[in-house]
Amino acid sequence: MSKTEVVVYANSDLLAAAAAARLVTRLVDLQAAKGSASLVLTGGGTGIAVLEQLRRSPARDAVDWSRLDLYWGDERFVPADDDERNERQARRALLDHVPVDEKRVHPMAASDGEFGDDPDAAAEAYARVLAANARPEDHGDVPGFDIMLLGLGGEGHTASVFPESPAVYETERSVIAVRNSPKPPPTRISLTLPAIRQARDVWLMTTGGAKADAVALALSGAGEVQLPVAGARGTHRTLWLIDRTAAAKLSHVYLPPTA
Ligand SMILES: O=C(O)[C@H](O)[C@@H](O)[C@H](O)[C@H](O)COP(=O)(O)O
Repeated sequence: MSKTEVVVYANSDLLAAAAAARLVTRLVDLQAAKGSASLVLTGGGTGIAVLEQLRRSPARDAVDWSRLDLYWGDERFVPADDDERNERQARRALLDHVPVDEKRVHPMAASDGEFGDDPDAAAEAYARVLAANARPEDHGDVPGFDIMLLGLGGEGHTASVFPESPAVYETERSVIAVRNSPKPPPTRISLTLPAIRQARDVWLMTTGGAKADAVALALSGAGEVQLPVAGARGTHRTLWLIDRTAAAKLSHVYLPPTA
């Protein structure tokens, strides 16, 4: 049975630093236990801030970056050199500064890549990448990711799965194209909730009062169609890493003293 944990930090900087420290520790432990680890990255301000903190961490190179399988939970379907790309932001924040094995880094296609401006083809191709990296013990076409990092929007989206969108009703495919995204840019590629739920650990990381309602609703049992982030659960653990302002509507968790 998966467990849900909530950790509240005094502010967004502390959240990003603490999440980075957690990530180093968890990746090192996973690699010590089984020789490698798999991590799914997210876009968004908080997700990228965590990678920047990880780059600056003195413990950074305790991670064997060459034995880390890296994926993305979603991507903006824009040209490869567009700063809106989650991959581009992740490389600037961290990946260009550590010795990853590029054969183990799996970005989603860009709109000027091998599939041209066809997000459906790009999504289908990424589903094939996931299937090629799934093992028998994963029982399906999606790897059992060790850690999936996710952000969330004030209206409850996560990755690029938005409330009452076609994506949130998807039960078969692991990766889909998203059009007319309420959050720009409009065209995206995203893992679906069933694919997200293949992860052992799902870490939901967010800050700011604008997210407080979504956080409170997700933790009080809201349905995933209206609040997709409520459906982002790990098979072993769902960890909420939030700051005080995002926790403002939660009554039953410890709120640290203000800094
Ligand atoms: O590509 C994206 O935009 C992200 O995957 C998206 O899901 C993001 O994580 C949330 O919108 C939170 O973004 P902020 O952390 O910037 O609020």
